[in-house]
Amino acid sequence: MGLPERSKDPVQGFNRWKKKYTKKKEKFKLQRKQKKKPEWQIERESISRLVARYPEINVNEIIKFSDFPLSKKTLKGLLEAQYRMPSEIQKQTIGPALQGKDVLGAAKTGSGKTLAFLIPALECLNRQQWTAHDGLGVLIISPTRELAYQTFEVLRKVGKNHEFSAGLIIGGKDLKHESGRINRTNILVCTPGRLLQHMDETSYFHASNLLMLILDEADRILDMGFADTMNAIVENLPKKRQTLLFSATQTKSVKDLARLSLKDPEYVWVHEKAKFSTPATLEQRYVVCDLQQKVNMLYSFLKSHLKKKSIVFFASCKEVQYLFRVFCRLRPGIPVLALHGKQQQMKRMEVYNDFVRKKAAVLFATDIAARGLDFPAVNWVLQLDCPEDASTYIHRVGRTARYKEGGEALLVLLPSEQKSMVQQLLERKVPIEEIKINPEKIVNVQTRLEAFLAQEQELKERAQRCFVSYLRSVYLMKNKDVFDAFKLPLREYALSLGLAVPPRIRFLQRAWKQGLPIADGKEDALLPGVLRQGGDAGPSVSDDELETFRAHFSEKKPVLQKGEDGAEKETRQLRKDSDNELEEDSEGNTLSEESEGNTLSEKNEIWKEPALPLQFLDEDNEDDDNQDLDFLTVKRRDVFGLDAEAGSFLNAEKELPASKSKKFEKSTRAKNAKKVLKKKFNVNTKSSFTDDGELIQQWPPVQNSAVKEIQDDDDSNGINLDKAKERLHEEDKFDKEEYRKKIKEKHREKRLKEKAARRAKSKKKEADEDEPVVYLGRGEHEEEYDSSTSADASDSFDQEDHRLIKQNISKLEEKTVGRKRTYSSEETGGIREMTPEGKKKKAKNNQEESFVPLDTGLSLLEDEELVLHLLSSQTQ
Ligand SMILES: Nc1ncnc2c1ncn2[C@@H]1O[C@H](COP(=O)(O)OP(=O)(O)OP(=O)(O)O)[C@@H](O)[C@H]1O
Repeated sequence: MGLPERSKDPVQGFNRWKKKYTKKKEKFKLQRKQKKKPEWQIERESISRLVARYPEINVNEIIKFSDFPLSKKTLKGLLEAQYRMPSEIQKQTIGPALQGKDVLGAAKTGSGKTLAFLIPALECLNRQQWTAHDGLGVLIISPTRELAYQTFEVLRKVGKNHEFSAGLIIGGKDLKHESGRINRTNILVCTPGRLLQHMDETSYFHASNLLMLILDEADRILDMGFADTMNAIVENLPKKRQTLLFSATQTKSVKDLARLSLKDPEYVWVHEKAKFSTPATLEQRYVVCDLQQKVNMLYSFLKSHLKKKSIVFFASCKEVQYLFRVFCRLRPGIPVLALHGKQQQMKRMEVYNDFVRKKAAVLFATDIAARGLDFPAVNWVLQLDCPEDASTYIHRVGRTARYKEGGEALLVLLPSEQKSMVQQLLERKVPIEEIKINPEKIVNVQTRLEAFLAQEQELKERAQRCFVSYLRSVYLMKNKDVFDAFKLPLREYALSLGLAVPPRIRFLQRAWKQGLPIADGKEDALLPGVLRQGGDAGPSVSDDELETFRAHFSEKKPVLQKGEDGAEKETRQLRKDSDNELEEDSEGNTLSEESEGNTLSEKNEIWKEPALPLQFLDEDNEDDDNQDLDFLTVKRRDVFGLDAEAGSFLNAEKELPASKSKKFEKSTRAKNAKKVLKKKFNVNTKSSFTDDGELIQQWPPVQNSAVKEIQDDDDSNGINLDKAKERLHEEDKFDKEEYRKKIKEKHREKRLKEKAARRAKSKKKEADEDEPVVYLGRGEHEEEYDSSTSADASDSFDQEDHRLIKQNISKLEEKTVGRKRTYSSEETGGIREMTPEGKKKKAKNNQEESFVPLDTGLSLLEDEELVLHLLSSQTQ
């Protein structure tokens, strides 16, 4: 029995199998080829599958991010950034946002609102298979530059697997520089004013394809006076779009905006029914502290929290500026940083990053740091100045106890602020309890401050600005139940800042002079020194006027304007001028104003309105340093003990016609002066010692004078008017010269600073070049890629290359000539056959030296022969 005939021959069997196998393989190949679809098609199908799952999203079933129908790229990004489980606000808003609904979301601070809008934004573009050619698809507006920057960083992190381009437009940079890149971005994170500026000035910037508008901290955007800017922006956007609004606090104004730009929105208020409106992990307390004790308290607090990371909130930039400097000099033993709206953009970023990195430090800040900033591991939030309202309080304390972490907050209240503020907080479901300061633990730093100020005139000026700025901020606060500038112990406060004499506060003084009733005849106690300069008897006013003032200062109703809108605008404007906290570009483009043509002129009209009793405010609204100096003039009328007489002449002046009163005033002054001279008073002097024991006279201020000698021997009785005039003239000349020198010096410093900034800028240029736009899906280097810069780079490379080539040519020429010479002299002894390596080397050299003009076009041997020939003919 043998095997069948066919299987006997193995070769034949193999060939048959091979034929069959190849046929089958080809068939499979063909089938697979037919089945294979373009990538975009596959992607579209997977998107369709995701979209099909949208209606089924059930919040209760969501545990991980992957339970949402999200693209693989987004999920990968989230996972890589260590985000696995969505927070409550994310669970509740991502679903409706994916379904294309408008969303108005609110949740406590630190609950993860940023991802709640970034994830739908990425998915929205992914769903549309958005490309660079499609232009701007998502617009994210933040109230502050820092917050915009932070959002941009989170976007880069979670969106890094997508191919979209993202841009950060926050001002502080050349508009043109941004303009060049703005139209290449798919997702734009920006501040409102700068965006509007681009909409107005960058001709090729348009948002006609926009799919989604996101407003982060929407209520703050409106509070900051951007309502009109926002309206203008919204007008430039397509009507058919999706809008998402997020904030930790919901206010009426947000709802107004929602009505304006949201269609049938989904209201998601995660913690609406929560017992408290602040994080459960946050411990909140307040202390009642006199104004003059605040600085001491702050110092003592820092001394006992050296290993902690704290943020201290102040009401104004100038307080931050002054106290930052002073605390640096006090050396509390912990790094002190400062963040406020008057800093240069670069500086702000530097401070922000610095504080993020530090484990233990204290950040002195204004409310620009109150919203949204996510500094890691902040232990303490100390509010040294009372917040404007409960919302501001909630946002400030929200800088600690973020995302399930713990934190502590301490609010410092003045006795006059306590009742109303605490009540407000309790109404807003803020659990806060009082603690007492242990007076023994308070370290008094006043004398040290005095010494610093005596040493440094600039610091003293800063202290004065700080003083005025704080008072102005209190004065401008709307809620007069909490904030009453007339109840502040000014003299004591000035002393606590290191100032021997309180600067003159014109706006308070005038308000008082105009007849402001001060509670229950307590003016002496409430307005020590500064405001009492005019004497006890203020000008009389009618009952009606008194009522108006009472309404303004003790009620909520402002008297500056005709309608409520105007009032808000005006207060806002003054506050803005006071603090310059609006988040706009450093070129000074406060666009909310610029865009408000009509409103602005309306505002000016309001200020010019003669019938309005507080029109003087327009004089105080300039926040320019020099302007501040102007009303910081220290007047010490009381020095000669003439209070009573001054008071009487003020009264008399009131009753006399203008011309007579002038005359009367003149003669009285001369009389008074003569009296004083006769009495030969010796003015008291005040001196203090510096740290080094150096004696410094603080009062009267030592002044430079042009006519010192004359002054010394000019102590005759009476006043020689001609002489006095002459002296005044001399002094005037001298002062002018001094002033000129000062200005010159200031300009020089400015120039130097600008130069340094330019140098720093050019160093950072490379990094800066590409900052506004990054490509989310590219690696670090690719992200930096920019065609325009690469063109520049190639240009510069070409030039550099060209220069190097030229250099090489001349070097080679020298070398070649040298070598030829050596070579020739070597060869005078006879022709030597070259080794193969030698030939190779020579050939290589010839290649390298192809620019050398000495190439004869002959072969190497022919060359050598030629050289020998020439040499021998030369020697003959
Ligand atoms: N799902 C998550 N898992 C883990 N951490 C998260 C998650 N979502 C957010 N976080 C973290 O929680 C912190 C707070 O998030 P985020 O800044 O978005 O809060 P927020 O609600 O916007 O706060 P605020 O109201 O102060 O602006 C951040 O450090 C963020 O990285």
